Amino acid sequence: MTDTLARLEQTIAARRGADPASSYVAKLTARGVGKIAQKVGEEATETVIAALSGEAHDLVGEAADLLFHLMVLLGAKDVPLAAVMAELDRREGLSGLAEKAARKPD
Ligand SMILES: N=c1c2ncn([C@@H]3O[C@H](COP(=O)(O)OP(=O)(O)OP(=O)(O)O)[C@@H](O)[C@H]3O)c2ncn1[C@@H]1O[C@H](COP(=O)(O)O)[C@@H](O)[C@H]1O
Repeated sequence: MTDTLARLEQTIAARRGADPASSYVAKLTARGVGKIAQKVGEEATETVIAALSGEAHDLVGEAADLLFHLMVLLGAKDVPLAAVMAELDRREGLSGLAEKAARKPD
C-alpha cells in the first residue's frame, strides 16, 4: 500500500517538469500551488459526497483522486511522503502510550 504511494511520489516527481501537453502532473504543476490546493479541496468535497450518497466504487474512485492530488500538492511543496508517514508513525506511538497509561493499575 505504502509502496504504491511511494511509486506515485516518484512518478509525480519525474513528470513535474514534463511537457504539460502530455502530462497532467506537469499541466497542474504549471498552474501553481494555489490551483493544486484548490483541486485537493474539490476532490475532498467529491469524496465526502461519494461517502454520503454514492456506491462504494464511487468512494474508491474519489479517494484515489484525492490521494493523487494530495501527493501532487506535497510534491509541489517539497514535503516528502516519508515526512507524513513519520508523523503518522509518531501518532501511532503516542496512541500506544496512551493505551498503556490507561491500562496501568492505580
Ligand atoms: N493517478 C493519476 C490521476 N488521477 C487522476 N488524474 C487526472 O486528474 C484529472 C482530473 O480531472 P478534472 O476534470 O478534475 O481536472 P481538469 O480536467 O484538469 O479540470 P480543472 O479543474 O483542472 O480545470 C484527469 O485529467 C485525470 O486523468 C490523474 N493523472 C495522473 N495520475 C498518475 O500520475 C501519473 C503521471 O501522469 P501524467 O502526468 O499525466 O503523465 C500517471 O501515470 C498516474 O499514475
